[in-house]
Amino acid sequence: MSILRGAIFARSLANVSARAYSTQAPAAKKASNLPFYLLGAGAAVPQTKSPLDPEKFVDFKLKKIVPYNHNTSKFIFELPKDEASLLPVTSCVIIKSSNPEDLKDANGKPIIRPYTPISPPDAKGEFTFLVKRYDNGNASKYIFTLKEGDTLAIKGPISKFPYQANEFDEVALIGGGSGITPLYQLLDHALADKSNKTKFTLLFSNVTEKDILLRDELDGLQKKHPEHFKLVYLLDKPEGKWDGPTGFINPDIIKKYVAPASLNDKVKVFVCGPPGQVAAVAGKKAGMKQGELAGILKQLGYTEEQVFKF
Ligand SMILES: Cc1cc2nc3c(=O)[nH]c(=O)nc-3n(C[C@H](O)[C@H](O)[C@H](O)COP(=O)(O)OP(=O)(O)OC[C@H]3O[C@@H](n4cnc5c(N)ncnc54)[C@H](O)[C@@H]3O)c2cc1C
Repeated sequence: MSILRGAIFARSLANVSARAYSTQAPAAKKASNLPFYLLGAGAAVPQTKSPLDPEKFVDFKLKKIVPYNHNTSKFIFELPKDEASLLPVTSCVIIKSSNPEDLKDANGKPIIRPYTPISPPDAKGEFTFLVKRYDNGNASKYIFTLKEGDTLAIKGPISKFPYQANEFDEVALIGGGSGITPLYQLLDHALADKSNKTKFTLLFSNVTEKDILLRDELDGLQKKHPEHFKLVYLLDKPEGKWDGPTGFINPDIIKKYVAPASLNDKVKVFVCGPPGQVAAVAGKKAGMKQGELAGILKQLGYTEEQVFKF
């Protein structure tokens, strides 16, 4: 783990900013106040705060758009002065249009949505979002109208789960579609930590093979960390040859791949996917709150403490 990544990890334990969209306790400390040191060419250059603000929306310039697949693109935003985002793991940001007129609901209120960067927190000068366009989706359709040079208003970090290395023996991540981004943020961070002993299992559902996001990155993590990372893709409707499991996540799949609830506080299950999948696997979220545990995980005996819905 780089020095900066270590510092970011330490900060994630400080349970930074949390308000709207947070499923955590309120912020103990403002995210931007802790010192960080970027070591370059032998000289220590302090980066004392994130260019993001957890208290207010800041406009960031869209530097580059990189098409990813039939309905998803990478949107790379510029960070001023070659700084890093320093977003803690796990956290997301919320976005709205820079011009309030451009993205609002029927009552004229700004439409705000959470997104999780796929770039590491110590990437300098830019941060990257992988955004899937939903045909009837308000925010995602708007983001796809942006051109390079336009800005988007971004606020964060919004704290999610304060991940600590080796808190659990087994972690299962159950995701679908663009819900992979927070799960990938956690995996990328946790597996890079040389002290990691936790075993991670990802069950990642998609409609067809061409919908699988971050497949190269996930396959790369699996190859690099075979002892600590099991990767299972599921397809609703495979086109052509497919050896993996098909259909929606069901109790048998969970029993086969996920560590049992009897491990008590040594097992944790993270869920992030389309609303229907989250409801079926773990019960609906209650707005930005966790909501009651229901669905397959409840049926299999998992408790609310063992499950986190992003
Ligand atoms: C913590 C967190 C991080 C996220 N990170 C990302 C990210 O990095 N990239 C990304 O593309 N999305 C991400 N999302 C999802 C994102 O916030 C939006 O929900 C999604 O873009 C749809 O918003 P919309 O305004 O376009 O659609 P809406 O106008 O909200 O909804 C339109 C339609 O899309 C469906 N829908 C809503 N949300 C989802 C969903 N998550 N999956 C599938 N269908 C959905 C609705 O049922 C509805 O039919 C994240 C969500 C969370 C909770």
